[in-house]
Amino acid sequence: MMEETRTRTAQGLTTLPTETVHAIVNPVAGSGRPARAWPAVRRRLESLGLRVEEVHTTEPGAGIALARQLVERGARELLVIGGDGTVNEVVNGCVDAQGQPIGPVTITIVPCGTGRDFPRLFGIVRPEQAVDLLRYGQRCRVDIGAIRFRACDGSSRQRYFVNMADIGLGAETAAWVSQSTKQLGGFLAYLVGAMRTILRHRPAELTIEIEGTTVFRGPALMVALANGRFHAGGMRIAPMASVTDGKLEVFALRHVSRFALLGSLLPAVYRGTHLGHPAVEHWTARRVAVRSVEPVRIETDGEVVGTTDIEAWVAPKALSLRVPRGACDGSA
Ligand SMILES: Nc1ncnc2c1ncn2[C@@H]1O[C@H](COP(=O)(O)OP(=O)(O)OP(=O)(O)O)[C@@H](O)[C@H]1O
Repeated sequence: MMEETRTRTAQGLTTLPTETVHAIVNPVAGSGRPARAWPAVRRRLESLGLRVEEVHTTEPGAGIALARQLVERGARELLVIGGDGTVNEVVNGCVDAQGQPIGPVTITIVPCGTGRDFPRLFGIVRPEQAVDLLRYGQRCRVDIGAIRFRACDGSSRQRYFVNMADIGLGAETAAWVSQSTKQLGGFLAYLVGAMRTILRHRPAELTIEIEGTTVFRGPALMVALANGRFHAGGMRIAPMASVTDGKLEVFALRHVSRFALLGSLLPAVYRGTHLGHPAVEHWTARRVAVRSVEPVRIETDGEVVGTTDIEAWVAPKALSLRVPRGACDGSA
């Protein structure tokens, strides 16, 4: 038994944690889904003998400081009860400015958000899965993206993203979804948001540099920087993306008519068949810069954080995540 435990630990396979599990709950994620789903999961964990302590986020951004305080006080197991925005905040609290974890902490996601694109990569789609993740899951180190951008007050800021950062059309959609239609549920909320944004959005003059070389200059509707494969409630925007390859997939959408966007590109991106369309450019990069003549909105993991210009890069293996066995590369 001891031998088995040693082997499982060496492979990153875990048994029930012996230390206290600290739950960070965003009560407003997924239009209040945590209140419906989390209490039963907590009761089940406690019935298995786990000690669970719970804190709630009280405002946007609060998850960063909560996670940082918990890890600095010695927390080793964090449960994140919320959506991708909450996971984003917790990860930003757990990683320092150099892309290093501030402590030996592992994050387990209890998916309760609207889009839930990040946990979907690992096949984590139901809140109840947290119980099996803690019992039989596997600890994996995965990449996160880092982005330097212009904040609303004009200062230069750095932030991490776990799944996707995007400039232009996607950020406008995220801004609208976060203020209006979340109760529709992930897929529908983002579909309605994307259609509405497409009808209003104008292209911007952008320059894209990959590893210091200019690869694109001209009008574009959107640039997406993908660590994970899914976006906006299930769009298969980056079918080739891997969270363990140390790289970002970069997409630019050239200026095309609204008719082409709504009629062919939007349906294609849900199927992952948009690559090869003449309006879609794609590069793989360790470092990317996007500059614009006028400021263009950006979002990270579904929340608008600022505007261009941006620089982005990968913080390899900066996040320790508990996932189902065999799902480390996020291709579930
Ligand atoms: N108490 C709170 N009141 C208001 N907003 C909050 C509170 N706590 C956290 N937030 C904010 O709620 C926002 C949405 O959270 P989150 O992204 O986790 O859910 P979601 O948008 O429903 O899911 P997804 O990102 O998966 O689509 C985040 O920007 C977060 O900063």
